[in-house]
Amino acid sequence: MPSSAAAHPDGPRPTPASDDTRRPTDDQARAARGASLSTVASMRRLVPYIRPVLPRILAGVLCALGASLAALAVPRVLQWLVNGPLTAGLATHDESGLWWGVVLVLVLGVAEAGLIAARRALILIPGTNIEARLRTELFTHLQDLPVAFHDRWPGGQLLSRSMSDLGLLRRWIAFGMLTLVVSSVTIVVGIGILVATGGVLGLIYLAGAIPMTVMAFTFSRRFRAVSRKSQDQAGDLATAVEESVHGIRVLKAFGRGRDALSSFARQADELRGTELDKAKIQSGLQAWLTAVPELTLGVSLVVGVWMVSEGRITVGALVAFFATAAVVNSPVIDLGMVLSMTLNARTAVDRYFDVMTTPNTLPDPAAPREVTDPHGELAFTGVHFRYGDAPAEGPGSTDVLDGVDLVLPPGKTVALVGLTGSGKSTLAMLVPRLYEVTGGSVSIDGVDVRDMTREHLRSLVGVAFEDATLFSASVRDNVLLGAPDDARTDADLARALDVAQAGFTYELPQGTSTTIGEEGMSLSGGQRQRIALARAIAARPRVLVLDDPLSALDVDTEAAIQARLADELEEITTLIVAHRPSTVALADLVAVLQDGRITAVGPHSELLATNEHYRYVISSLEDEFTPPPPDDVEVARQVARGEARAVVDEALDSGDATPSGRNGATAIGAWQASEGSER
Ligand SMILES: Nc1ncnc2c1ncn2[C@@H]1O[C@H](COP(=O)(O)OP(=O)(O)OP(=O)(O)O)[C@@H](O)[C@H]1O
Repeated sequence: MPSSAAAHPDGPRPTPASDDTRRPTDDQARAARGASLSTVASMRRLVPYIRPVLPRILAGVLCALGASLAALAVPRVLQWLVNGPLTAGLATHDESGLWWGVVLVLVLGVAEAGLIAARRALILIPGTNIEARLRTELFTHLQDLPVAFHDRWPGGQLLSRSMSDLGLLRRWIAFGMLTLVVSSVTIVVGIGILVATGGVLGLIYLAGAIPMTVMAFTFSRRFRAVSRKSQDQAGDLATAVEESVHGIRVLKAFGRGRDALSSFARQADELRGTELDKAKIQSGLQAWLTAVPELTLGVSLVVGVWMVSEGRITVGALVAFFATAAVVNSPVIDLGMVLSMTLNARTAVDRYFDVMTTPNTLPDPAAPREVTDPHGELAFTGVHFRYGDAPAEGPGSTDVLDGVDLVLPPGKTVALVGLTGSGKSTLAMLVPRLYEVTGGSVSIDGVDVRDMTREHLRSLVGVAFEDATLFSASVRDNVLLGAPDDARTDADLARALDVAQAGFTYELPQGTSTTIGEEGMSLSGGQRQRIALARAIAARPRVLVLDDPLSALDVDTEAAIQARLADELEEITTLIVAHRPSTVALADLVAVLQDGRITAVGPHSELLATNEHYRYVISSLEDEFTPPPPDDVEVARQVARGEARAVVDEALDSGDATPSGRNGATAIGAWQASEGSER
């Protein structure tokens, strides 16, 4: 049994709420999140982001309002011109008064243009700042969320939320929000002026607002649903593109490119259909917003002409009325576009906060503990684990890990062996807390990994997986990604590359400064694995978790790495998931994982002699492996280590940083010879 497992200070721990990390794929789940909010409540969540740039936005709004007021003042000047200087000028043949009116209209026009330009300049920066901040926070949150979240959420959905949704929001902040405010104020003030100065004519115009308001409400309801649908479909489409790009080799190799295309075309067609629905709903509202004001103006014209002929209003008042109505008409017509923009932005906000409000189910503890003098004892105590989406009953309903007890003494290397699907990788991922145990505990030197901050845990644990992920950065940055601050020198880099037999990186066009990863040089699977292994070593961990990190290597390179690793691992406690029998040669002990538990622990030779299941597992893998002599694994390891080390040193002395081919074969030969001699 493990020596010590820290008791949680708060008593029993809650089971991780894996469900919280799921993507809301149905309407019910969406309703439970942002979609259940009103548009105002939904958009209010942007207030903390808008507040820091509020002065600039307000200045922009004031400029825009000033421009609208200048536009609304022009008809008043026209009224004064028609009723005053023009009428008087016609009677007295003195046109001097007219020029004052012309100058005033000109000044108002220039002021309007200047204010519009100032509005643009003021609003542009806040929009881009908010977008950048939202994007950075989303990225940080995504980094924070547990792996279980990323298992559930398709990459394209996250991509579309962080790119197109936030782009939509920026455009709304820079244009839509401002236009909404300014249009609303212009319409209210304009209609106020129309009613105040035009009397009955103003009331006729105002009556048009009733059908338009009803239409706007109906529109909002329908448009919101279809807007959400189209943005979700765009995310699904992005996922399809991402998957096909990642899997392009498989698709081409199996000649399934056309199938992928037809499924992509179907999704694209669905999105096109939704976009068309959106356009139809919007054009329906637009038709009303254009027709109703024109209709009311037509009625006002008939009534207005009659009123002038009856002497109830002046010609100047009629001209001013229609000039003001023309100024009000334009924001009324724009309202359809601004409303749809606002509803699209609201959907973007909902989708953004769907992710941002997903809680981190693996938070740092309130009172973290540290391993002050790490020795590297790794202990699993009664560990249970079940994936979040496991069914309640039937196949897959039982725990993947069903009470694992295992202690790795400091500095020892333990190979984890079991049939495929027995849970080896799952157990390995519990150590760096990529997943959370659902029962029991994992501890390092007696401190439960859940009681440490993630930063402290990462400083103790290094990992390398079979699937070697590299980032678009230099070899150096990739290798030193997790290295502590005091271990980032050229010598540290060289040591890690040497152990991982990644000397080939010096031969790349810019040496270790060469950019690799998605945007950089393509590397072979084995080369990628060696860099990932170097990264794990450069992190200088006390506990190393290796999940078949050598699977893509040829036998001689693997043997050379194993020899160097064996030296390196003497100080590090290592859990190595053995998917290949050759990996067992690295280990001091082997632990057998069977039916979710560790059923046997011991040296390879002992287990081979005493454990039937172990023999079965090894024989199922044996096609590719001849195990070392059962009676003395350690002797074989030491000989291999010594011989292969000599080959590596010789190769390095002769300038060949990557001993492979003949040299590597010699190392293998030495190992095999040792094997033979021991038999
Ligand atoms: N992200 C996941 N979500 C749900 N189930 C998973 C997930 N990853 C693995 N499983 C399931 O958990 C079980 C154990 O998987 P795991 O990868 O740990 O096995 P393994 O022993 O490492 O297998 P192999 O030797 O084939 O790599 C399998 O039944 C697998 O289907």
